[in-house]
Amino acid sequence: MSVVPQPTVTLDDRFARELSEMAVPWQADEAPDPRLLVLNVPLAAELGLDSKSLRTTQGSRLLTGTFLPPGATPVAQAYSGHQFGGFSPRLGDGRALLLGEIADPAGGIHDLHLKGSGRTPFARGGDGLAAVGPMLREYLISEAMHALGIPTTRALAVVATGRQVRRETLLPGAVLARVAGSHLRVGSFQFAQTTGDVGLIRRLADHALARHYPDAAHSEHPYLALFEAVMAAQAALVAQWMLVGFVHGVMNTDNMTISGETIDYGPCAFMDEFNPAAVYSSIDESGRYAYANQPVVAEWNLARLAEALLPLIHDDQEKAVALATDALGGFRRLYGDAWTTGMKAKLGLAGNPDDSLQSLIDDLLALLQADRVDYTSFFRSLAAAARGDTDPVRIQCDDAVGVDAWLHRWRALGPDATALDRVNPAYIPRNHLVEEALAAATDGDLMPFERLLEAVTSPYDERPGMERYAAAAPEDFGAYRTFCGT
Ligand SMILES: Nc1ncnc2c1ncn2[C@@H]1O[C@H](COP(=O)(O)OP(=O)(O)OP(=O)(O)O)[C@@H](O)[C@H]1O
Ligand SMILES: [Mg+2]
Repeated sequence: MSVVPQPTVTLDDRFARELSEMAVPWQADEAPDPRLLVLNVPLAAELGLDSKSLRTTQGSRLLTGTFLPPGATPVAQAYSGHQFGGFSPRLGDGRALLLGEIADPAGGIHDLHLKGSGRTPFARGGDGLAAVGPMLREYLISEAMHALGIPTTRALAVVATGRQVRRETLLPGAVLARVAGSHLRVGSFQFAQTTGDVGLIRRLADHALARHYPDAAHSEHPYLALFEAVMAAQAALVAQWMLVGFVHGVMNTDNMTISGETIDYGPCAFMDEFNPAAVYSSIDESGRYAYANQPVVAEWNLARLAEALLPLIHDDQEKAVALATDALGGFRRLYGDAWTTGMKAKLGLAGNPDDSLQSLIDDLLALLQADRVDYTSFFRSLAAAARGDTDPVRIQCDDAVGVDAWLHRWRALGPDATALDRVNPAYIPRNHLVEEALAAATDGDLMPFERLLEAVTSPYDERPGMERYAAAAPEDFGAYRTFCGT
């Protein structure tokens, strides 16, 4: 008789213990017929989890929160947030649970978290659920981001629950098991701020320092150092989004992490043609979260974090404001430096001095915008041009004279062709492919999802037979729209 392995995992409850005012102990809903749709075997291994046992029925129960290891204390986390600029004092995990913290074999600490696990006391009017399509979407795009080297929450698994979810139609329900450095958000600090309890803000800040920025904890002004560390992490993160053409879509303060990981893949999208005004979210009517606005919004959100930290920065409020304002003044330089360094790498010119490059970069972006060139394909084709074959670049541009002049200037600087292929991805989760894969998965066919996942999780390694994953959207795909709260 074969022995069925039992999933074993040790979950700490440090957040629940240290910040009980922000943690409501709660249970996941029972899933009537749990079925594992996708398991991230490499991530499970990194966490020291046994994939075989996660594939069992008990494993699916663990991944939907209905089988709990001894000592686990699942909680819904409280947070507030500015949503499209308006403040909501009480948001929190309405359909999510923090199962606890896992220590990986190397000693790193990660949250194990569920999304779509049932209503919690923060659910307000929501049903607490999530559908298969949007949870697979988060899995696919977060894993693509990770493969692109961009800090992000990770996806461990998606389990179909066997429960129907009512959206515009009835859809199959699912739970996403998500892994993150933590789920501390700017909105977590805003929640602590709304309580008026400076002791709570301090405990939260100490928790964040210990978890993410231990060096800052030992500095002379640890809370100002915490703010500066988050600011640096977010400046670097948003620069990376911009460099790959990623539009987050809902940069509310509750969707911005303290760790500097990308979180919440609800309405995000990758840009096809280069367009600074690109907006995909159906509810972002004013373009607040448009592509080019993302650094501006990040800075605005960081100002909200600074406000929440003021009582810790200095006892004298005026002095606290002056110190925080001064610190926030560093954001633009941090962001600009990260972006410029990244853009130089995308041009194969990592070693070149900055001064000669600014106009080269500006002229390129103007050309891409005017000719509505596919952003990802253009940069990918630069490696061939650096090797002498400029046709793949030239055929993408209407302005033949303009592109030839630009290529001439660029090639004179000696771009490094090999480096280009390591920086500019061939495969990103293109919107038309994502929609195709999710529609098939919702109808029960996971093959297109698996193929696309395979492409985008090795984004730089161009493979024969995968040409359609590198190609721009067909003309008839039309304008792309995405949705929140799915
Ligand atoms: N179906 C739902 N039922 C209950 N609450 C919901 C539902 N959808 C969203 N919410 C809540 O609405 C708020 C904003 O949702 P948002 O779409 O930003 O987050 P999310 O996608 O649910 O989760 P996360 O930010 O953890 O990825 C959050 O408090 C979230 O928990
Ligand atoms: Mg969210």
